[in-house]
Amino acid sequence: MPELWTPDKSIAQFIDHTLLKPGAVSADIAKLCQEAVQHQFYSVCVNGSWVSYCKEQLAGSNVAVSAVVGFPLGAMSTKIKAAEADAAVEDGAAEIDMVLPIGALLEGRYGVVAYDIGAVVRAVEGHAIVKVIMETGMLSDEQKSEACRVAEAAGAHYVKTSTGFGIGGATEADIKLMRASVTPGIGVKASGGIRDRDTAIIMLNAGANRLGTSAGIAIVTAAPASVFGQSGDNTGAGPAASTLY
Ligand SMILES: O=C[C@H](O)COP(=O)(O)O
Repeated sequence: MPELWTPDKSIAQFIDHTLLKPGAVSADIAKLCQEAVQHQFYSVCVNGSWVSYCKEQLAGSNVAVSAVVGFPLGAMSTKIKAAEADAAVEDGAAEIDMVLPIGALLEGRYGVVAYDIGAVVRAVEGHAIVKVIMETGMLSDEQKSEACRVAEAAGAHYVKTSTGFGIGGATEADIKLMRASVTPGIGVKASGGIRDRDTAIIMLNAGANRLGTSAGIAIVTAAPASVFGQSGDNTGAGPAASTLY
């Protein structure tokens, strides 16, 4: 069962330190890795082309590499997503963050969604875990719950809220809904717009086992916040960093 955060634990160990901007250059990725080692983040989360470079940068550390797949639209063919995941694992990724086919989900074509997720799970089985991004800002509560159930049945290890490039981001209500929609063996990752320590703690208290954020340094270097260990007024993450669609 994925670990749950409690106030005696470091928040850093629950963070995927994320840099997914298309304009990232080697120096940015190297800095991401250095920061991840320095602050002991759980992983760095990058686009597939950076996985082997991150593995080099992180050699000798215990920081994992997460690679996004079908990112950020989720609209690529299943075959390509599976091949992309396979390539990322070959380059050293231990975790795959895939975007499910959002259009198929919106239409209720759950068999298509299940097939897409299952193909990625099978492509990396035994070598990497799979987190399924559903882009919660585009979905009704019923669609979010259904996406969680389909992802779990298809073999996913985590359900994840948002890409950070779409509509909206992680909210406390969505994390609670997603936690209630999967069994305790499945992780919930909050991502998109988590910019500060208060929001990070709200997500963890709501049941998130992992946070995906490009603001990891601000979160772990902030002074302990007023909502430490409890839920506060801030019920949702801010707007995503950039919106592509
Ligand atoms: O998967 C993680 C997200 O892309 C991070 O989004 P963010 O840049 O809004 O923190």
